[in-house]
Amino acid sequence: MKNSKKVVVFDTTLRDGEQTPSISITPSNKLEIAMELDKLGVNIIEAGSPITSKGEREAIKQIVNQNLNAEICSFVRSLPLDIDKALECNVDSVHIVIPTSEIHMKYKLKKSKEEIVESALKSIEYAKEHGLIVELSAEDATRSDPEFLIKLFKTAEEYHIDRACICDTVGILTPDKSSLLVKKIVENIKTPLSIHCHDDFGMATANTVAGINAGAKECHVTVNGLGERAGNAPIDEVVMTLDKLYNIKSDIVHSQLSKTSRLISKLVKVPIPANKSIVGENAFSHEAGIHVDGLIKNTSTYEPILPEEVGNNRKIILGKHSGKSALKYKLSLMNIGLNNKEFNQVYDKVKAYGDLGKYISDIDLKTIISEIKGVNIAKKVYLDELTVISGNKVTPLASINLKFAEDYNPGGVDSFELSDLSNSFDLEDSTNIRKRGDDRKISKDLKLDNIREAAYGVGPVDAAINAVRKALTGVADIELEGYTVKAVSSGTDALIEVIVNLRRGNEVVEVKKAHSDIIEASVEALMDGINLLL
Ligand SMILES: CC(=O)SCCNC(=O)CCNC(=O)[C@H](O)C(C)(C)COP(=O)(O)OP(=O)(O)OC[C@H]1O[C@@H](n2cnc3c(N)ncnc32)[C@H](O)[C@@H]1OP(=O)(O)O
Ligand SMILES: CC(=O)C(=O)O
Repeated sequence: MKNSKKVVVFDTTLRDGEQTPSISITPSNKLEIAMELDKLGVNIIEAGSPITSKGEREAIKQIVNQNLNAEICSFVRSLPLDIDKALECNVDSVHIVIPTSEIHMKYKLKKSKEEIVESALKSIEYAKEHGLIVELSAEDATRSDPEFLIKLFKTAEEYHIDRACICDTVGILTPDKSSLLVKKIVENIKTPLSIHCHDDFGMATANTVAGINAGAKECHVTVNGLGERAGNAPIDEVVMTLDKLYNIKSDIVHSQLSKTSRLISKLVKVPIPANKSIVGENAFSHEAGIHVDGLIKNTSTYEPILPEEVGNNRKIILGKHSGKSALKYKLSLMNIGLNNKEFNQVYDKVKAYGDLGKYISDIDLKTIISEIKGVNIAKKVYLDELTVISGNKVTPLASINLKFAEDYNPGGVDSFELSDLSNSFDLEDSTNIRKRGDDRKISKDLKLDNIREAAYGVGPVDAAINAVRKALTGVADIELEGYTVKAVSSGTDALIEVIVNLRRGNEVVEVKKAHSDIIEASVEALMDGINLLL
């Protein structure tokens, strides 16, 4: 092995990540994130900045109490008051930050270089006296005099700092400058060096990787690149680039990366861009015919790594750029057989739809096939009625009436329960409503015509989806694997696009539906998907 270095991963999602404008993570969510980061294999978790607020200190204390494997660190300014707040939280380490650039020293702290060094040494001494591990960061290091940085770190070494860090606070490094600066510092100090990069010019990952390759031992990263302004270096990109392109390993469990990314995106309510590398929805999605053909023959033709390595999924999308291999692959996934003539007709239609700027979802493909085969794909189950009640004083509630096509028989299901909603309701739990009176057992010989159901949800969409799912329990073993919603235009009357992913056994379908009413878009997408799978 040419290079088998190992990098220490310092995750600052809970500190710099939370500094993303307009984000505030509740203590319980902070705890959940810290536990997830620990499972991911992060070595050091910067849990927050305890001087910030009482809630922040509560969150840090709760994280410390979990006795996680990771070292729990706290951001502090070079002030005894901040260190006292960190001590109150019982953290393992402090990340003492002190500005070192002329701009920051002169205008922000109004201190000379000598006063800055003196302040840092006092803070280090105080933290060390209290048994804390100390990482000393030079803020705005990349706009600072490198000789001054070396002087600061060398003096701090005499006070037994454990780690030194250079911060590219305003993201102005380039990979070559990062490499030169790191080399210069590591040649002159004994303490392990860390690098903390921001993404103002889109180079946080490249600069971090260059710094580590040049001799820095620890990378500061955040999940999904959250952080001040344009954010920090994303953990998935840094770790995977170091591993795959430089053979520099870490303790991160790669297969956990996508799950962690999605969890944090959900908790902080910041979507992951579709084209985000490694963990984005499109990172392993392919449409171009030449690519799909290559992939089918050997996935390494168009994928640098396997999606499952990072816990992501491969998707083959049909559209304008599809070739015949892609269509064949899709048909095999959907278990559909066509003769040559039909296949060519379907292919021509896919191209024609593609030229109209359309994405061909599974339901579109099934419709095309039915048209060509001259088969009427009458729906098996319809949404007859949907009523949703929502407001500030009611738990969102939805009732639905689904009608079945005359010739539909649930086949394969021995019996199922059909609620008779002519009776009144009893509240059972937050999502379930049961009628008063007996449920009827319906045998598979009995003809189905309609099912009425009702359910609560955390919001009106959730209630409506719960009602449909509940209605179909026992009729069809369909699982809702994914639900994504986005506004495709702006304004209160914006067009909403809903994407649902459904599974029945090995068969999976994805349906997109656009509507200005989010509830209708959601239920229609769900019903279309169910019809495809029934
Ligand atoms: C690059 C980074 O990411 S730095 C981290 C940024 N994180 C935060 O700001 C955390 C959240 N911040 C807060 O809650 C508040 O700003 C607090 C509680 C820290 C301070 O609040 P206030 O006391 O009202 O101060 P305010 O925010 O107005 O100004 C910051 C003060 O910290 C001082 N300061 C800034 N950095 C440092 C430092 N590294 N070491 C010592 N003092 C510092 C500033 O000089 C200023 O003090 P001054 O008013 O005496 O000049
Ligand atoms: C310390 C820090 O977050 C920065 O300088 O960017």
